[in-house]
Amino acid sequence: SSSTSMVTDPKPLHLSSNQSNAKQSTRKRVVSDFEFGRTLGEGSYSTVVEATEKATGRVYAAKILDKRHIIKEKKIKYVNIERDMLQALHHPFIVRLHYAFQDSQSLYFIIDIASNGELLSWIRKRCLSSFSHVFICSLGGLSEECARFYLAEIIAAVEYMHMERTLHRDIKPENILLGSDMHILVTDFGTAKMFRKDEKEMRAYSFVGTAEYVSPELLTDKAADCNSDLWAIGCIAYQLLTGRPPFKGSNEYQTFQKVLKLDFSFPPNMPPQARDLIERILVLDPEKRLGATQRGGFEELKAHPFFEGFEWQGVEMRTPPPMA
Ligand SMILES: Nc1ncnc2c1ncn2[C@@H]1O[C@H](COP(=O)(O)OP(=O)(O)OP(=O)(O)O)[C@@H](O)[C@H]1O
Ligand SMILES: O=C(O)C[C@H](Cc1nc2cc(Cl)cc(Cl)c2[nH]1)c1ccc(Cl)cc1
Repeated sequence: SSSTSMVTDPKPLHLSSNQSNAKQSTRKRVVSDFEFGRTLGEGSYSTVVEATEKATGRVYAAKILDKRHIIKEKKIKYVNIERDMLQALHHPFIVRLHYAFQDSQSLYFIIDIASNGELLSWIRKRCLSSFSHVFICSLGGLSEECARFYLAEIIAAVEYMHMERTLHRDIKPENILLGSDMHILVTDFGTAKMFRKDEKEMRAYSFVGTAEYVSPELLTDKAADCNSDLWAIGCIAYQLLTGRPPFKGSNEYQTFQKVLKLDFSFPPNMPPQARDLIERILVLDPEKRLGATQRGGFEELKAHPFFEGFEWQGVEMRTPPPMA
């Protein structure tokens, strides 16, 4: 039988095909590499839209910032911090930066798309759906199983950040997005703080987070460290189960007062282990919190009875429990 030799196009002399592909993937992207679609959300300095990379068909989120606005609002530092942080952090539960580029008007972050939106809306939706079905919404938040799963993912993400010597400093349900696989994607690193290897103390004295999640030490001596991110985790744990944050005043000042006085209470039907966990985190003295750096970090947090039987290893490969 005659064998016909396949005539292929001559390879470009200078690069073999896989080298030119490799070259492709590291080339700085430009706006025309993408097709922009529906708007996913708006920030104070940004618009986030769906972006499809023409060459690969891959769908991302493009966070687009207007240069003039960034300059006028003196946010250049924050934007560059967000870029450097996202570039440095690689974890399944942290939104990944694929490309960063600019054109004459705008800056573009091309990041993982979180097609299931913010965790916050799921906590509220859960409450609404139970309301709309007119059965008593027991606690107002997620089921205990969902709360445990998502709290565990948040703990895993923050534990990774701290191991990378990074404080997030503004952890809250609005900054915890959900991918198409319903695993979390932590975002909003513009106010994060990364410490160099030679900086022995990871303590930051500048930024204040969001009132409902700000730690008491940040309000008293303006200092935030890993234990301040841990405090926010305690607030989120409470909110995942009850549908609302533990400290909520009628205005920011009232909220701060509640935080400083540890003025919060549990609804009567709060699962006892969840209550115990939250009581051990929401402690005024940062070093006394369960999971505090001075007590050996998050291991004792992950070993708390509320997580009895929870398999921490490989949680990112597991199918999350249904929330609806
Ligand atoms: N990767 C993403 N995938 C899908 N939606 C996103 C993504 N990142 C942000 N969004 C949504 O876009 C909106 C704007 O987000 P962005 O982080 O740009 O601003 P913000 O931090 O929410 O607002 P502000 O700048 O005022 O703090 C938010 O509602 C957020 O839910
Ligand atoms: O090209 C890079 O990777 C670095 C640049 C740095 C940079 N160039 C800028 C120009 C302006 Cl006007 C504002 C900011 Cl914040 C700017 N940041 C950059 C570009 C895009 C993004 Cl999203 C962040 C940083």
